[in-house]
Amino acid sequence: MTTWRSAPCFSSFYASFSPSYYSHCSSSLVRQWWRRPSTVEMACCDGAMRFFTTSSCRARRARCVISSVFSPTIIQDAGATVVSLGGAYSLVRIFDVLTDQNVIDQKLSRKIVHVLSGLLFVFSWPLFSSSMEARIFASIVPLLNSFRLVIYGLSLAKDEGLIKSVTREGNPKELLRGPLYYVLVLLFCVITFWRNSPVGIISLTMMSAGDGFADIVGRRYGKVKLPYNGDKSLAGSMSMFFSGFFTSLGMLYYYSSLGFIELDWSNMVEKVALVSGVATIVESFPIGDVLDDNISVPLSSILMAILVFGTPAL
Ligand SMILES: Nc1ccn([C@@H]2O[C@H](COP(=O)(O)OP(=O)(O)OP(=O)(O)O)[C@@H](O)[C@H]2O)c(=O)n1
Ligand SMILES: C/C(=C\CO)CCC[C@H](C)CCC[C@H](C)CCCC(C)C
Repeated sequence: MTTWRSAPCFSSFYASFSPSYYSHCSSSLVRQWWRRPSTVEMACCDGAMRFFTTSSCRARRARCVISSVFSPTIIQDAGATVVSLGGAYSLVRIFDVLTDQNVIDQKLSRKIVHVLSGLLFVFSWPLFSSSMEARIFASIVPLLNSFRLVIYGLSLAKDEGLIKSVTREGNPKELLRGPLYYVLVLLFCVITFWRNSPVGIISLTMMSAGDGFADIVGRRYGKVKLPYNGDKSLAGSMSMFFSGFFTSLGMLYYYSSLGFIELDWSNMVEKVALVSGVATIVESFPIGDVLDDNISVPLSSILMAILVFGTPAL
């Protein structure tokens, strides 16, 4: 039987608790405690309070609950979530103003938002803590944005700025296709792969930078069309390959330099080139009516990346 040290909390009652109490307490409210709580603090934090009525235990329990809810990691993750949500909102607003003032046209605005949203989201992941809950906090960003797209896509509310900066023709229903698929892919990858594996990082980079630059370059310089797809061009596909390839290498270097992933750089170029090549070929096929690029590009990237990098630990 474990006996607790005498302490103010024990002034009125003295109780000894079985080890299960100790383990229950350590696995309960105090789990998030940023320092090893003392025996008495754990006793007061846990259900043991029902044995004690002294005010000092109530105060200790209150401090315990507060410190476990507002532990440094939760404060860091909540802050990173707010920063990312603010970044997402600001990004759309900035391109709403640029489109409004005819600085850039609507199609270019949509593609630049397409490129920057995914890249900046992946780039922001190191802001989150190393706790198990960090990816849950990070997933709140695409989750809330998907709700936003559904609400405005169904015209349950109006946001002219959002519609102008992320739709081709200004039809709110467009939000429910490409943009919504895009944000749901961000949600899937942040939960499934997070920053522990190159799979999610490369796939989101191919979807945002690769597919985005294919459109930006292809629309302008795509004179030589692909033999099997008259809507797409060699310039667009080459732009997708090289922008996806170099941006993926850069993002992987960023994450490995921060120590989040360990990579064998001796064959990294070949592996990333393979993923980028497969995604580029899939994007070039005339399957847009059946499967949106914002699904086919990340899906083919994920499958190829798992093949060359292995299955990530969840
Ligand atoms: N490999 C590619 C991809 C795109 N394009 C050019 O970019 C335009 C739009 O490309 P697409 O991928 O179809 O973008 P959308 O599906 O229209 O836009 P989004 O992905 O944002 O839904 C194409 O008509 C074409 O002019 C190209 O030349 N070569
Ligand atoms: C136009 C788009 C796709 C069509 O191919 C992209 C739509 C983007 C959403 C409107 C906003 C998504 C924001 C991200 C979930 C989070 C970005 C955070 C970052 C820090 C800016």
